[in-house]
Amino acid sequence: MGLFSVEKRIAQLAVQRASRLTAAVAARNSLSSITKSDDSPVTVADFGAQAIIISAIRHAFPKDEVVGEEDGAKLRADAGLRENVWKLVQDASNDSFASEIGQLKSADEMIDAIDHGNSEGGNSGRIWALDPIDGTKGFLRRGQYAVCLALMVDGKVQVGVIGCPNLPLQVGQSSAPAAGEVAGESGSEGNGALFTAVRGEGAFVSPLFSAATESNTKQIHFNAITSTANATFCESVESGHSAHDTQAAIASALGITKPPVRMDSQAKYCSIARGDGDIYLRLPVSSTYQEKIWDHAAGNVLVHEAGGRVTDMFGKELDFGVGRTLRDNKGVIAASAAIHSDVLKAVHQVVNSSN
Ligand SMILES: Nc1ncnc2c1ncn2[C@@H]1O[C@H](COP(=O)(O)O)[C@@H](OP(=O)(O)O)[C@H]1O
Ligand SMILES: [Mg+2]
Ligand SMILES: [Mg+2]
Ligand SMILES: [Mg+2]
Repeated sequence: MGLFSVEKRIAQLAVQRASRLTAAVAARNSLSSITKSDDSPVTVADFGAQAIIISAIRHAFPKDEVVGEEDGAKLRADAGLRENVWKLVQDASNDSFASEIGQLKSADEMIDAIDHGNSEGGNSGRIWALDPIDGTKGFLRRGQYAVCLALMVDGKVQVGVIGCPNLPLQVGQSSAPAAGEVAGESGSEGNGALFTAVRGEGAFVSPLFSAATESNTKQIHFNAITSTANATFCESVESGHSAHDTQAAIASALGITKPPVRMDSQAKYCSIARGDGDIYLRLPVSSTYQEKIWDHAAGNVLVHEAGGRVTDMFGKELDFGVGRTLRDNKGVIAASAAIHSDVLKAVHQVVNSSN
């Protein structure tokens, strides 16, 4: 048994249960959202998934802290909303894993669990980083989204688990996006991939909606690419989340002629980690925005374990131990370790010439 084998198991079960909830909501004819104070959307599925995952962590590791994206204030203030989320949580928790990850008993307990994601983070002890739905905008447009959970110990990510309900399990399946297309298609056959990495033990993919076994779990790696000209790069769908124009200039400096694959969420980290793409560029659009740790923690260890490297736009490692945000970093550059330094050179060239 490897290090963190229990943590890995609990994280997988929790992400799988939460993904069943998000997929149940996605199966509805219409999806609605509430607007948060920063103008970004949140849905019943974000709240329900956060409740399920935090209650699983508390059941298995009562002393651990959690940095979670959402909080329970809106549910405390709105009884109708609370009941909607509680119904979803109960339905999704109707499985045989209660002995390992527990089961919420009431709507009040559910809100307490959501609010337990209020850790300030930091570089000491065991802290989980949770994004119950990463890519809520993708979820709403029925594109890619991801349920993301990572365990940090003393500020370093050791375990990462990412559920991608709308991502094909097999690379190159017909529902996979072609270059230049927006990834999507919820509910297609063969969709639902669970990505798991433990530091030092490799990166793996297995079906999201069935139990992970030795036979259905496959190790994943970056493409063995040596020339950046043949690379495929990916970026956010949202032009407000990263600088598409700068990224296009970097791609062209690398000799890349293929158009970018645009995809919401940490499904981008998953895609490059299994060789369905090579480079993920996330150059900041604003000088004040701080990336959130839950948007990158799980993907960080996944990429590392698949043979990749992740830094910020200046070549610095991402520092997950400084709080809820990556305030000491700017932008994110992820690529196969073999070409990462070439990508960084192109980033410098483009960024310096535009200053
Ligand atoms: N101005 C900005 N710059 C970078 N990221 C931003 C941003 N505004 C929001 N985000 C983050 O971008 C995430 C989605 O990433 P992507 O663009 O790769 O799909 C959002 O996660 P949530 O959807 O969990 O809120 C949100 O945290
Ligand atoms: Mg997010
Ligand atoms: Mg989110
Ligand atoms: Mg959000």
